Amino acid sequence: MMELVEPAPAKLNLALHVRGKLPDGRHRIETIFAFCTDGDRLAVTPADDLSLKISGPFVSDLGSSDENLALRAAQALQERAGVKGGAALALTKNLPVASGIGGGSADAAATLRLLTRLWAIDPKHAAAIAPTLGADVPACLLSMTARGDGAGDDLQLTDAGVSGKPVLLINPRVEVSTREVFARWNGEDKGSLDDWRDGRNDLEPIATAMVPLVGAVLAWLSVQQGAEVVRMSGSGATCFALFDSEEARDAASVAVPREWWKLATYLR
Ligand SMILES: C[C@](O)(CO)[C@H](O)COP(=O)(O)OP(=O)(O)OC[C@H]1O[C@@H](n2ccc(N)nc2=O)[C@H](O)[C@@H]1O
Ligand SMILES: Nc1ncnc2c1ncn2[C@@H]1O[C@H](COP(=O)(O)OP(=O)(O)OP(=O)(O)O)[C@@H](O)[C@H]1O
Repeated sequence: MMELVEPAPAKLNLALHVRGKLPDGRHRIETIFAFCTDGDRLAVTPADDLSLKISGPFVSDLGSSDENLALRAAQALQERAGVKGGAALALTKNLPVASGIGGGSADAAATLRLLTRLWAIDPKHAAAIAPTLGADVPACLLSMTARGDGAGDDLQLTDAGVSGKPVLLINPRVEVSTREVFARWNGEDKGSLDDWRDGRNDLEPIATAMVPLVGAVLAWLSVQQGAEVVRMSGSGATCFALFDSEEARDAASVAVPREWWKLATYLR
């Protein structure tokens, strides 16, 4: 049985500045996307129909497979490229759901890459569908460090200088709605994103007000030895710290309170 596999790397926003509103009601942002060496996993075998089977630690936090972004990506690609056959998809859900690290977007993007290979179709179809599935999906399709403008889907590859960097992700196990966080933005434009290290995540104070545990995670990460940059990713609630060494990252990782989800990984 032929099986193809694609990683669905966890996404981080190294910085995220909200600059204003777009005509379609979404927000104009400036962000630096980076990706981790760990994440979810998609596998596929040829089949007559499209189907999705989900396993892994966060399977119970997802609704029915029919509404899964991975399956919706597959359906859209099949339709657009006029593919006759189907595919049996298998998702291993390792990343917490609605957590600011692009889980659903990464899964949709990995599905597009996987089916482009399986069906041997032009990659232009995947690129055209990606922005219709979510603002983060084009970045996840690349899964390479990039600057995002517009709704976050106007991309330019960049070198943030942190490839291979040890990173620790912590989520306090509270789901956060991206739509709700953006809706609470107060309209204050605090300025352009130049150097991401001096930047910020403008959604961080909003998510912290909604979920005070985000503040607790940020405070916890900030006092860890060797932590260089500590910030929230996306609309939260996952926060991350970049470390000056693998040893420092690992020492922090073993000390993470047991009730929080953690991932000790590297930037791609
Ligand atoms: C916060 C980020 O993750 C940062 O990368 C993204 O901007 C959000 O990307 P995403 O999860 O793919 O979000 P989508 O599924 O496209 O949008 C969810 C909701 O977030 C809001 N949204 C999203 C992107 C954007 N630039 N402005 C917005 O206001 C909209 O209310 C939208 O209905
Ligand atoms: N494959 C999937 N993985 C996770 N969530 C999914 C998936 N398919 C659909 N969803 C739905 O999408 C919503 C957002 O989940 P997701 O994990 O993509 O958010 P996120 O990590 O905050 O993403 P982002 O960082 O792009 O804002 C959830 O409420 C979930 O029910």
